[in-house]
Amino acid sequence: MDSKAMNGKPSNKKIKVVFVLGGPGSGKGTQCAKIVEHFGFTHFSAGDLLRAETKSGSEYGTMIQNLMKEGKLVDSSIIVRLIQKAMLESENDKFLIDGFPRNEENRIAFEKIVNIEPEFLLFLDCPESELEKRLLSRNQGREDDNIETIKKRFKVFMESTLPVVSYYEQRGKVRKVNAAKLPEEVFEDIKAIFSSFQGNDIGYRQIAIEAKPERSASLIKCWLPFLCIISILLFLILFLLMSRTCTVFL
Ligand SMILES: Nc1ncnc2c1ncn2[C@@H]1O[C@H](COP(=O)(O)OP(=O)(O)OP(=O)(O)O)[C@@H](O)[C@H]1O
Ligand SMILES: Nc1ccn([C@@H]2O[C@H](COP(=O)(O)O)[C@@H](O)[C@H]2O)c(=O)n1
Repeated sequence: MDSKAMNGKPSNKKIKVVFVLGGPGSGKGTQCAKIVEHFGFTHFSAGDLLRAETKSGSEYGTMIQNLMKEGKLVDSSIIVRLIQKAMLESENDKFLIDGFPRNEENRIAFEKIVNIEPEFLLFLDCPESELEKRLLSRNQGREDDNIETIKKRFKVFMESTLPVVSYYEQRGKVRKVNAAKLPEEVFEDIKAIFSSFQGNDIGYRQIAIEAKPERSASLIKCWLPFLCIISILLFLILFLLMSRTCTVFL
């Protein structure tokens, strides 16, 4: 699917989307930063987009803030429009969308509004006991990192997000990694997944590598007729000289 599907953005580039899901605190943000650095994706965190919206003075700000405090999900049309806007403003054609789709409604709204099928869904698998430990020691001043909200977020994850993972699993689109290891170890597994994805795909780096042979091939193509004409002329001159020499001798 090309980007025309993305609300008419004029470009021939094929937009690639990878969804990143996992329980709260599974390391989605941590790993996305590494993927961006190594594979040139642009990262959008659904949670960060919503937090930015609350700070922007938007009409939905207070409603979003209240839902987030409760660990509840925001209406799909709001979050999908924020993601779509961020994608349209970007020059990149490869996007990591983290913390999305959180429920079936999110998934269907993205399909309808943005109309791009994800390449795959990266799923960070981690037990709840480890997630709880990480969230309680995250210390980033998030209003939802308290035990009461954390429990609610776990419930939403089990009841609403896991069915989305199953949906993509049935379509062979889930790439699951064990996220209970050290961040660097988790990234080693992720690296293998993205390397094989880049291998099947024309990523930026591959285009850069192939640029030179393509240029020399087109140079040969453009000079070929001149080379032919010069060869024919040289052959004619040689032929004339030879026939003159023969006439003199005779
Ligand atoms: N593999 C890991 N081992 C231990 N701690 C980790 C690991 N990955 C991330 N962390 C830490 O756990 C906390 C949560 O990580 P991060 O913010 O990346 O998770 P997240 O999945 O994006 O969370 P959320 O869904 O709440 O936004 C952070 O303090 C981070 O430094
Ligand atoms: N698709 C989404 C994603 C997030 N939310 C709300 O934001 C909260 C924080 O999300 P993180 O990914 O940063 O953990 C989440 O608990 C939801 O309230 C959402 O509504 N829809």
